Amino acid sequence: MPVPLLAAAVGRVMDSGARALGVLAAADDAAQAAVIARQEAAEREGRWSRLQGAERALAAATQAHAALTQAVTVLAPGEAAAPWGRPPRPVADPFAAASYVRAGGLEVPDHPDIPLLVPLLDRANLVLEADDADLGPLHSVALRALVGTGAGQLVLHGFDPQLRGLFAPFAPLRRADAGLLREIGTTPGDLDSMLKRLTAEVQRINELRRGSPVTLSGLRAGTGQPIESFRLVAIADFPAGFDAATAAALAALLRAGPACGVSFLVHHNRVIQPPHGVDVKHALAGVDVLSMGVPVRWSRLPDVGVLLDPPIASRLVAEAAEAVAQASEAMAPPQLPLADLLDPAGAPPRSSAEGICVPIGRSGQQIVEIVLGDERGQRHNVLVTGAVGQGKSNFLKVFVHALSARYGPEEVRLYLLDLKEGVTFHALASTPQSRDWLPQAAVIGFETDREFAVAVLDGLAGEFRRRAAIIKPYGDKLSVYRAQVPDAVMPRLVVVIDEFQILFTEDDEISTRAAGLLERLARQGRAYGIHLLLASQTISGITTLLAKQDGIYAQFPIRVAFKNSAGESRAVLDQHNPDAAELRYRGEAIVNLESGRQDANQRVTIAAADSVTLDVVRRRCWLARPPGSAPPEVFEGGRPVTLGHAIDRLRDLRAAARTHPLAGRVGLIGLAVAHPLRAEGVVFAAEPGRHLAILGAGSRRSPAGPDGEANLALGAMQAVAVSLALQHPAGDAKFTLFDLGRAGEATESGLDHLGWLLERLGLPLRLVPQADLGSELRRIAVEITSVAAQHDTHYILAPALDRAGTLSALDGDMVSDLDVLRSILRDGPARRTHLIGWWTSVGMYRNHLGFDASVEIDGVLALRISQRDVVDVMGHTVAWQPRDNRGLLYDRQEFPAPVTVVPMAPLTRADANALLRVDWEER
Ligand SMILES: Nc1ncnc2c1ncn2[C@@H]1O[C@H](COP(=O)(O)OP(=O)(O)OP(=O)(O)O)[C@@H](O)[C@H]1O
Repeated sequence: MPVPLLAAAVGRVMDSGARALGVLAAADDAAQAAVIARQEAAEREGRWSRLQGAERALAAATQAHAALTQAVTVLAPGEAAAPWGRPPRPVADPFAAASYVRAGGLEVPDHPDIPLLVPLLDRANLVLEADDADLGPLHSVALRALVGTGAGQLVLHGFDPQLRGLFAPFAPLRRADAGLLREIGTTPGDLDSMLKRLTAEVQRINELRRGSPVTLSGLRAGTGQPIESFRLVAIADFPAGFDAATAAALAALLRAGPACGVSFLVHHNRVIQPPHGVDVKHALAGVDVLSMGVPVRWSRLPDVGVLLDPPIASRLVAEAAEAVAQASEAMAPPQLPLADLLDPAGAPPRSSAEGICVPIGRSGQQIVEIVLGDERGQRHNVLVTGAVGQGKSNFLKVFVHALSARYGPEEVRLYLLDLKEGVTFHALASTPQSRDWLPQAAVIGFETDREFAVAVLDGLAGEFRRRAAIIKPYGDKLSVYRAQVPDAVMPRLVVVIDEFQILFTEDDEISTRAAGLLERLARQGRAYGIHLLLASQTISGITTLLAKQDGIYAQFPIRVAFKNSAGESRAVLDQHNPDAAELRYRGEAIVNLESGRQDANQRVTIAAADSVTLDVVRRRCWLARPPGSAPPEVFEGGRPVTLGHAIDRLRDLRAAARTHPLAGRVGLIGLAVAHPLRAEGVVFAAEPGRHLAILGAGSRRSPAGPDGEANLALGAMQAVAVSLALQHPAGDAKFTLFDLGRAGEATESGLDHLGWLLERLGLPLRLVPQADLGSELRRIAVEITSVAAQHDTHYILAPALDRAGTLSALDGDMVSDLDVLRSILRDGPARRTHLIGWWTSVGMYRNHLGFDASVEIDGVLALRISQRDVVDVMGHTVAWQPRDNRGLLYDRQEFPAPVTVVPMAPLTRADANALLRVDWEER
């Protein structure tokens, strides 16, 4: 080619380069500037002429070409710029976006290696115009966009009305964890909903851009976080499946989408007749077109032919997609430190009179806060969901700590209940490692029983009534009352229930009560400063609440949805809002203040609750606690309970026994699953029926740790004995143990420690071997009937009494052991003789007591026995399913209804020693 022609060709390339080749502006400018500078220099020196300057022009062109090649490397690094050869390596940099994508090469004579880079993500759309259905070029461009963008940052969408298998080779991207390939719609309905969702997406990102010209890439760079996703929307066989409305929606998205990260790749099949009302030209106006033909032409550079890259084999596409999916799954999610959201240390504490406002994360540049109790917003309660491991627990920690950092315990009190095994709230209570506790916390429940949660809600309903009575004379709400009585202390109460759906897993009374209480508190609590935050992995299965969906969920306008299935997303947000399924990484959530309406979705990076920041917040709160603050009431459902948990109660009982030596003594059995928590037991008084029967197998999976099996029946029996012994400070009691146990059982279950402890309390335990059982029963019976003066209270411990058999053999006087036992049960209490017996078999218990009910034992602790037996022996309709570490306690005379208890665990030597060290006289 003659030099002037070459110069002209390269010049043309250069002229259009800035626009057409998408050359990085700086590099392009530099190249152009070089040419101009040379021209100017030449002209200044008076030596320039068209002919004489030919060599210089060539040199400039060569230099410009070098700049171009370099620019290409910068613009579309790695695979995007090179013809496809080896399997690609996905880009690790999450900020990288394929703003330019290689489509092929330019047919510039003598310069065969000038690539055609088409602008795409963040910049433009592309129409691939063809007379056939070949999707190869579309796949090539899409794949290059995918590998040229940070792994996991580009999501593909598609519309495939002729079912050509659009994106079939990209299937690995569909995997749930990667989630980079969304549903490929095929019907006009699919198209309509896809375009609507994308429109909402563009509107939302436009709001983040706040009218500035900055594109999504710019936003990401500005926040330092790879916020939002880029989207590439492929449409096959356009205009098939479109109508006037969808064509108009597409046209709008083509204009507004790219700057918001939404670019389209439209395969325009010229063979397809436009449907009625669809104006193809109008719909695609202004979009770059790569027109298939001989040669291929690109609309931005119409005079230069384009040589498309050969199609990429499907196998290579799938390999590349797999690599991107894997890299995306391995990507660390972005981190937003909680400390970035907190008020600076020393900031003045806030008042909750007008509401509370809690920073939780960031959306774009904006800090996102949850506001509760605000009069204008009228948003009072929060619903949170997310699949396992997506960041729900982290969110709860952020919420609790950010709230506590702002509001003191006189402004906010927290009721924190975790219905599953979890450690979310652990650090908020005092532990042996760290004695501090969160003063804002009133109640903390880990692995909480449903009963306990309902008892707490019941307590809150009581608090609601109390507040209503106080506030009513001043008006109808907390803010009014606090404005008129500025010195009043009336904190807002925030109830957080994690895995609240467990409340509704059974169709029983607890479930009904829970639903009623939650509904009442959600509806009416607001006026008196009571707010609910309910969190769950799944709410789609909660029938009790769903039946009243319009009622209760409407009271939870604030929805926080972590990544979940589309079904769960619809359940928690709105039936038309599956967007939580599209979240990209754990810790990213949709925060929606409009009861889940899709156009109100806000994507938020929730702060990371790192333990250092949490510790600092908690420590600060603890140090600033008002004098006399009480630690939270802590219920740990999975932990064993010992008498060490009931020291104050035992002190009170001991003092009462001194004051009223003839009154009954309380044998403590376990911790009642109630609010407030209390040690519960049975009174042993000089009245008929004052015995205790423990029924059912006592072994369980031991939460006590390395000891293996622990026997709750024996644990409860020991607790009763020790607590009774402590209530005989004058030593006016004696203890007898019928030793019917198997070899080694006494040692394993702490009975040895019991003897040791009672001895030190001055009340030695007398052991009666099985062989002497009959004679001992007769001796006791005689003692009871003797008219001798007042004798010591006698507690008979009879573990595994059913091992003694039916006791029905008759002696020479035609009296059986059983007859004697029944006489002791009947007449013993009046003479201060009480039995604490354990029967593993309910059948033998009935046998011993007699079916004619001539003898009754008032106190019953049910362990592993059936519901039928429970109803039978308690005479009370109650739902009971044996559970680890739980028993059902009933005292026919004293309790209105049976109570679930955590029975005391068997004594250890450490427990016994600790009890001996207590100063029992201290009050
Ligand atoms: N916003 C976040 N920023 C950074 N890391 C996070 C964020 N949210 C969660 N993570 C991390 O992800 C992991 C799982 O989070 P988390 O325990 O909160 O999930 P979850 O949904 O509560 O899970 P589960 O239901 O199993 O309790 C944790 O290691 C946590 O540190």
